[in-house]
Amino acid sequence: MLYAPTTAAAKRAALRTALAGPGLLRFPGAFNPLSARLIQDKGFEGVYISGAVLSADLGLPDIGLTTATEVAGRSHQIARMTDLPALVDADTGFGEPMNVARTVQELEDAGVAGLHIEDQVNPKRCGHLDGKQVVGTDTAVKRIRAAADGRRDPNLLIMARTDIRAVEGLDATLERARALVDAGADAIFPEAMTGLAELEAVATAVDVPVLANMTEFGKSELFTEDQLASAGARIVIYPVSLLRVAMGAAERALDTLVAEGSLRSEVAGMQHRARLYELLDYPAYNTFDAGVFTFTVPGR
Ligand SMILES: C[C@](O)(C(=O)O)[C@H](CC(=O)O)C(=O)O
Ligand SMILES: [Mg+2]
Repeated sequence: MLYAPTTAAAKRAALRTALAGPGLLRFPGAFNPLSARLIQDKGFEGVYISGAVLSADLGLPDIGLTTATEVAGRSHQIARMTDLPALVDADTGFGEPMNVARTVQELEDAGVAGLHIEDQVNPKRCGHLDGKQVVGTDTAVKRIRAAADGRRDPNLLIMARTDIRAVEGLDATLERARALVDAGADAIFPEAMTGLAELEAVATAVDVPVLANMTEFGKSELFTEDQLASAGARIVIYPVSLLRVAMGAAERALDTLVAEGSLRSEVAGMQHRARLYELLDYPAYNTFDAGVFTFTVPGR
């Protein structure tokens, strides 16, 4: 009932433990707090909070228009709804190194288990679009150093994302990844890898966990979990997938309504009211309500 009982500190510790063990951790992107519940219910290991989804949700393109406050607010709403660790996209960290440190503290207070900071210049853009620019190594490592120094819970996972592959190639990616780890990154997110061999090269080059981004319509093919695990990935995100699925369904339903004047033919594909209530833990509220309603102070 209400929010998930697991504390943020426990979720961070659990993520650290999971990363210390074997296997690929799957983090589908939650497009709202309720979908985070669904992700947990289906047995995934974590929840991703995507910047692309967050901005699209506001009707905005993913070009650095959202603020740290908006990202922290949404992260709080999503993270508190699940016992799973949440990993949030902190874009470029929202400013200079001091701002990055503050962003980290805000996100820590929001209850996330980890976050990633990227090395794009501001204003950033989707990592799978052409025409990106990256900052120099000096600025990139300062962002990560500031992030690592800013956290108060040592278990908060600071992941460094590098977008350098599309700009300068694989060798530069390996070099940048090593520099980011030296600066304190607990994990590496190599953006827009063109294939498994590149992902494997990054995983071999660093001795921290590496993330694979299985976003659709991007630069990478959609690999299976087994393929990603064999290439050495430790975390996989499906950042925008559930939003795309939901928006696809919404668009089809609206087309049906226009064409048929009723949604009758769509009902079979809808989440049932009973399933929604189950996810919302509706019965627990009734029990709680009854317990409070019948409560009396002994002797009065
Ligand atoms: C992972 C990502 O940063 C996101 O915001 O979810 C995006 C996803 C996308 O736009 O497909 C990215 O890869 O840049
Ligand atoms: Mg993003």
